[in-house]
Amino acid sequence: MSYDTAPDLHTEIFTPAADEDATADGRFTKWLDAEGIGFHEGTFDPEDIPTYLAAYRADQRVLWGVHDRAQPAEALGADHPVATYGTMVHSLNVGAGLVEAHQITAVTVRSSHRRNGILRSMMTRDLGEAAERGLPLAILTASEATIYGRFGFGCATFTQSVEVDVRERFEVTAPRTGTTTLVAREHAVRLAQQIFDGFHASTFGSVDRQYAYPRRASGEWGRERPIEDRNVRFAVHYDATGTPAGYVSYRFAGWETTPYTMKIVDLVASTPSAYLELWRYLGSLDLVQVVTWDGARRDDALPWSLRDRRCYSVKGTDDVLWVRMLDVPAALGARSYRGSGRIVLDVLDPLGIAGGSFVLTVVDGVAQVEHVDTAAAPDATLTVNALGSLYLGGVQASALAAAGALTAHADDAVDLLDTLFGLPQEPYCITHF
Ligand SMILES: CC(=O)SCCNC(=O)CCNC(=O)[C@H](O)C(C)(C)COP(=O)(O)OP(=O)(O)OC[C@H]1O[C@@H](n2cnc3c(N)ncnc32)[C@H](O)[C@@H]1OP(=O)(O)O
Repeated sequence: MSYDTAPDLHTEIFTPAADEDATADGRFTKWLDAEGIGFHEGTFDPEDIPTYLAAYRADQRVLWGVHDRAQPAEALGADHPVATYGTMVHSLNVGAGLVEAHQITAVTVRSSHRRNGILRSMMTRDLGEAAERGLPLAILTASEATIYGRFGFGCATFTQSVEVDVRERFEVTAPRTGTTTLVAREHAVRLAQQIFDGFHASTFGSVDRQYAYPRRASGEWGRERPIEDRNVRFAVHYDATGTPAGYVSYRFAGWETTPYTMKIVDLVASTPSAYLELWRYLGSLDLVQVVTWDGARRDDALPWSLRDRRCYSVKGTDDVLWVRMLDVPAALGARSYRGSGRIVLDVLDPLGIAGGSFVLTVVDGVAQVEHVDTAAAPDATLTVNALGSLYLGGVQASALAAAGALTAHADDAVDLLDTLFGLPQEPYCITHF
């Protein structure tokens, strides 16, 4: 598929095929290198292109490349795209089940072409088409928090960067259960996938992972190239029945780094006890003084299980998932809720994709959603961004109301939204894309 974006710009959209040209001259390699320019990465090693091609095919990625026919012949990569954009579909856990989410990734516009509306052109077209295809919502992880609000995305899930002092005073007080052990590399990819599948099925806010994830988690692929990273170790926790219930992969920061630090590459636990046992294991690694991780829950149980909770320091909070409604009845109807109640929401969407008035009726946690005539008096008016933030329960209606993103017209509207959308645990997404 291709179309003209502007007089000199031409957009090509393709899904890499089984017989896609994986040489340096092929459009796939040029697209990858163009994306690499946007994220300040080096060019790809030609040997790695077939592996990346297989991964992108497994993810069923759709790749957009904007070409500028008027580039100087001497320009770096004159025949490469000047802008990239990618999409794929993976499931998002919304409690009552999994919804298919339209994922947006690999958004780059070369510096020479920025602020000419290229991103706006790609994104408005793509969101409209995804809505027409019946996808209930779009999601992304953002490089900067200033970019995607204008396109209707709201920040919805968060993680924390933590540093845990694992010297003598570190002790997990929860009762010991099961066993945790290092696993040989040849079993690690399969176990990483199997354990993540269990986590994904049971974790509100989780997004299914792309092909590369279990490979990077296990060390089969490194950070820079899809070849073995010999510095990554992979340990699995087996519960009391012998079932793999969690894994942690980690890399030592080196003897030059003090205090001696172990960095968690990935940690996935499908039960709370598996999570604490993985930490008990990390705390038992000799010669390590500090363990760092950038993927902890904001409502992490670990400090509540430590003999000395001051071993645990929060170094920062990151937003992870940004959510954009494409079809409000489909998205709200798929989610599970807390309690019962009825509320009329007036959703404002400047892009004209998902706005309108909707009646949300929840009976014992199960929702019915109806698109109604705008004449119906709303109980609350909110931006489509605010609804994206509210959707997974990681941001409270009361906070959105205080921030001016939600206006209540009925006295109990904010309380009711806080109750209905509230969760016993925060939504938690450990998938970046
Ligand atoms: C999901 C992901 O892939 S996240 C990764 C995003 N990519 C990056 O961070 C890589 C580096 N940055 C870039 O490549 C580019 O600057 C992009 C892709 C962010 C923006 O592309 P552009 O084509 O310049 O954006 P475009 O001209 O369409 O701008 C659309 C609007 O967004 C605004 N905007 C664009 N980028 C930014 C930014 N980084 N910060 C604040 N506002 C921005 C523009 O001012 C414009 O606003 P307006 O419509 O109110 O006038």
